[in-house]
Amino acid sequence: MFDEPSSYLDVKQRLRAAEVIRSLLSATTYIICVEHDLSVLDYLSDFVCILYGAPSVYGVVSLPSSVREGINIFLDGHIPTENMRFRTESLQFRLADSAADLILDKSNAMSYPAMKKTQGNFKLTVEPGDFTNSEILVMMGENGTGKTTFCKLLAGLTPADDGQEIPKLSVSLKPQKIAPKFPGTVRQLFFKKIRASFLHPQFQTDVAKPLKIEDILDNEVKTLSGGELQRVAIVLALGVPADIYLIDEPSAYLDSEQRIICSKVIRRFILHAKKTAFVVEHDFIMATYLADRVIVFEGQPSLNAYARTPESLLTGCNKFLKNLNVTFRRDPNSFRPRINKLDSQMDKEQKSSGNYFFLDSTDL
Ligand SMILES: Nc1ncnc2c1ncn2[C@@H]1O[C@H](COP(=O)(O)OP(=O)(O)OP(=O)(O)O)[C@@H](O)[C@H]1O
Repeated sequence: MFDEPSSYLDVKQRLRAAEVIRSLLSATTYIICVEHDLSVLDYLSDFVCILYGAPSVYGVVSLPSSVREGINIFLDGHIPTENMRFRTESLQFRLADSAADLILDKSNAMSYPAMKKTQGNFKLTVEPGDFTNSEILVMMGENGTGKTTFCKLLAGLTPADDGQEIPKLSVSLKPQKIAPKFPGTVRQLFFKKIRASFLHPQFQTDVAKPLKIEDILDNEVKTLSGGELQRVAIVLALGVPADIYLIDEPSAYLDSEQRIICSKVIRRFILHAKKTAFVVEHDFIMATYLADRVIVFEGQPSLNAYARTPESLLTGCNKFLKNLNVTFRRDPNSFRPRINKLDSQMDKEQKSSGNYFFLDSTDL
């Protein structure tokens, strides 16, 4: 049995882990796996069971379905064979929702310069880039290619080697690792750190309510579970007034449904607040849902890496996936990205035409 094998791994390592787990299969072995990254779950499993119910009250395990059907049922919120609706609304993955609803105001574009940063044996070279209001830039790259380092450079938490000046912008950071030290309840924490934002009706509607913060407001911060802590950290980061929001791995410890809700929350907040977010995200479905543009991190992890200039979702994902030698197709029903099995017909066809990632189902 494996519980969340993908946590903190990059996309390449998630797929490797899935292959290692599958290699344990034999005529007499069953493998049970809990996995919240839907593209990894899709790649890893033959059958899926859906667990639904009310958290902390009761849970129901559905009969197994084939992996494609099971994930689509989960997204739809309705089990047709049991005529059971377990969620009032379906969860959608149409990229058009994210790309088309944005008309970026380029007149407010800001930029950062080329930078270099050395840390021990690791050297990061950052190509110059620009960003604008209401835009989300997702950083894609293997573990140890400097995404967190880039966040720290932008936030002014660490200086560049050559002392390059970063534009003086206020930054709110949700760090990758969250260590709860606050001696009080979630409500007390919010009232201390982000009182005005937290009480604002728009913030309640856009952020606090969808993340179901009310359920845990009176819990002690130190006793929160990993997923609860992640939700609190996201609210805290978005509640701080800033020009740029740096959000490092928002999906960690969240379940699949919370990941989709959290992506929507971040998108809506950035759009309404007319701010910019830089997000590090290894869950590829969540990353593509969030991204308006992509910053690809390439090179040798832990040694010598490059942060490329921001580019479109399509070209950025293509570059990133080409580096990994992985192709994605799109599910025609739910539009979610699905990994092609290595050397399958789709995999070969997409590689020969250079389309490692499909932006829209109409491209299929
Ligand atoms: N203070 C430090 N001193 C020396 N090396 C460091 C320091 N901080 C980070 N590194 C190294 O720099 C490299 C890049 O780290 P960074 O955390 O930026 O990568 P990342 O892309 O965010 O990784 P991940 O996806 O695993 O979070 C790593 O090899 C790391 O070990």
